[in-house]
Amino acid sequence: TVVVAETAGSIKVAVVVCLLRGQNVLLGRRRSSLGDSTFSLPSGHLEFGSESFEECAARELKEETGLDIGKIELLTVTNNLFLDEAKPSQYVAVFMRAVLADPRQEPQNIEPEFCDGWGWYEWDNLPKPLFWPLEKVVQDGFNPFPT
Ligand SMILES: CC(C)CCOP(=O)(O)OP(=O)(O)O
Ligand SMILES: [Mg+2]
Ligand SMILES: [Mg+2]
Ligand SMILES: [Mg+2]
Repeated sequence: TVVVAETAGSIKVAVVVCLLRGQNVLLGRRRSSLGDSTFSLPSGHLEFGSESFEECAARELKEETGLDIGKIELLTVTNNLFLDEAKPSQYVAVFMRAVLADPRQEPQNIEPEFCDGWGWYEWDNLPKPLFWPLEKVVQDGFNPFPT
């Protein structure tokens, strides 16, 4: 008989912001127990309560980079298992595409305890290593730029 261990893991939702400026996208190297020193898009937990995906994207981008979001739209959603981590977790990642309200605005590293700093990268020239949820969609041919 196969015994399936019913581990009471919870599934969390994170919003991931593909912030586009010209041909570039904003990435930062994470300082975190999850994906430490890998390059990630600005992202954060959808907070319990009344927050929409768009509101979460705008809040997390502001909290992490000081940038003000302009137009934003839903791109795709992925399921991400982190089962071989010290603390196993599972995240549904909601990928949003956004542009800046003011394209002249530059990012600041507001939370240096969580990020080494932000930089603009061409999609065909992304830094390595990428944070697993981003690596996975890149391998699947995902491209956040409007065709
Ligand atoms: C899977 C991942 C996007 C998890 C949540 O992202 P995060 O660690 O950047 O979360 P916070 O910005 O809310 O701390
Ligand atoms: Mg955050
Ligand atoms: Mg957060
Ligand atoms: Mg974050």
